[in-house]
Amino acid sequence: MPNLSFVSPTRNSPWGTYLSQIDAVEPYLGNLARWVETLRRPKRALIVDIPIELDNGTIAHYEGYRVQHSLTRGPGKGGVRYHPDVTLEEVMALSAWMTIKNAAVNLPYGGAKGGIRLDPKTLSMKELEKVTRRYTSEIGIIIGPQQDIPAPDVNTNGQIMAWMMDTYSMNTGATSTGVVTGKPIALGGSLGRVQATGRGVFVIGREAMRRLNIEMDGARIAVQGFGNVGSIAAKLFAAAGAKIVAVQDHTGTILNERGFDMQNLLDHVAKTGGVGGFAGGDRIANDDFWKVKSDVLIPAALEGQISKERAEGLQTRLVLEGANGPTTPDGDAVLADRGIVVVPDVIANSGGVTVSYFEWVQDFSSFFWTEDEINVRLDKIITGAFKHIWETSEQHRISLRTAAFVVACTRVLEAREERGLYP
Ligand SMILES: NC(=O)C1=CN([C@@H]2O[C@H](COP(=O)(O)OP(=O)(O)OC[C@H]3O[C@@H](n4cnc5c(N)ncnc54)[C@H](O)[C@@H]3O)[C@@H](O)[C@H]2O)C=CC1
Ligand SMILES: O=C(O)CCC(=O)C(=O)O
Repeated sequence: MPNLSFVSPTRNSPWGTYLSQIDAVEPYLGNLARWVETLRRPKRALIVDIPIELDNGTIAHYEGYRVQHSLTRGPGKGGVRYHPDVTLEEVMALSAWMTIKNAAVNLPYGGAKGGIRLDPKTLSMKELEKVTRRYTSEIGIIIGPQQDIPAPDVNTNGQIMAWMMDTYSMNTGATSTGVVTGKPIALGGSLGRVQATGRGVFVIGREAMRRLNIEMDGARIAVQGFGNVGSIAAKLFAAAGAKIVAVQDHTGTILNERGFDMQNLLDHVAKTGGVGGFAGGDRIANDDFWKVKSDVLIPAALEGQISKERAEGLQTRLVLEGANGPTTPDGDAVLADRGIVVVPDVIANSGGVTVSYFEWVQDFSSFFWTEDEINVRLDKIITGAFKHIWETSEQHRISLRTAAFVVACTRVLEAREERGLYP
């Protein structure tokens, strides 16, 4: 696959997946297609070295990234991931999906994402703070409340955002709450942000189920990934009457045909760090998770989980992508053939960045909203965006993913054309 000299994507790798999604949307872009190559390249990609002194006195070096895929519709926006498998190629794809997501929901942002290649579980809190502060200083040349606004993603949270905000503020000489979102409430964070991505998955799932005539009451739900996104989505589905029958995370896979007692499961995860060993269900082999009979399957962990082989064995009606990029192009093709509807990540998990937008707006006005106001506005914005995508999918007889890309890429490329090219 040609494209860029510094990455070598394969068909089903994250950047390869993104490129194939752009190929699929191109025929629907009309005259704007002449700009489409813009979407196949990140605007800017920064690789940084992060040296820190470990608690044992040795010096360790970590590799960090911040990629701004597009700044056409506004500042960059997207999370920061800490994971041992993070690569430039992965962060490029995640930043491009942010461009599409922000445009699909019509938030006034471009798309960006960051990451550090490390396993946070191996670091002490002090080491984690050092890495975070050094990373923030290194990417400080391209982030800012009007330039690019990071937020939490896999293995990052409010504490990491607090250190990022503090470091950026120290470096610039002014308290700058709007430089990151997903902050603790005491530092200008927004009510509802911690729950927002999982809540958005639930809201969009509810809308999709209604259109597909899947009854919420008693619906069987399987969830992969029981962190911020997966656990909150599961909790909301269970509260609405659905049964969470299978959960999987990095510690194992648990099945309970009658549906888990959610409070017990959440308490167990809070205490032990994972679902493995939970006594309120049966442990099954990780591969068997993909064969569990469900009405709704929610991948809410990492990319590339629904491969062709797994897609062939899935026994579900609806895939609700809580994670970014969980379905490979080959998996997507099989699901389409089998008539399994996929609600793509760029709308299914857009609740998080939508409430991040609310947080950023609240920080600028220093006027904070109630959680009810936030949830009502969240519901209105993402259900409106979903309706538009659903109708676009019906109009062109295309998948919801390609429809979301039609809506988003049209917005990005219209803005690109109107801004023009010359300095
Ligand atoms: N946190 C947020 O606001 C948003 C997150 N997302 C996406 O949602 C997904 C999950 O993110 P978070 O919940 O924030 O992360 P998290 O760090 O809170 O949780 C990640 C979960 O994935 C599980 N996991 C990791 N490796 C696994 C494996 N090999 N097999 C099964 N499970 C595994 C972990 O055990 C954990 O339960 C990611 O794709 C992220 O990009 C998307 C939008 C916003
Ligand atoms: O809240 C944000 O700004 C971005 C969240 C994110 O990284 C995502 O939606 O994938």
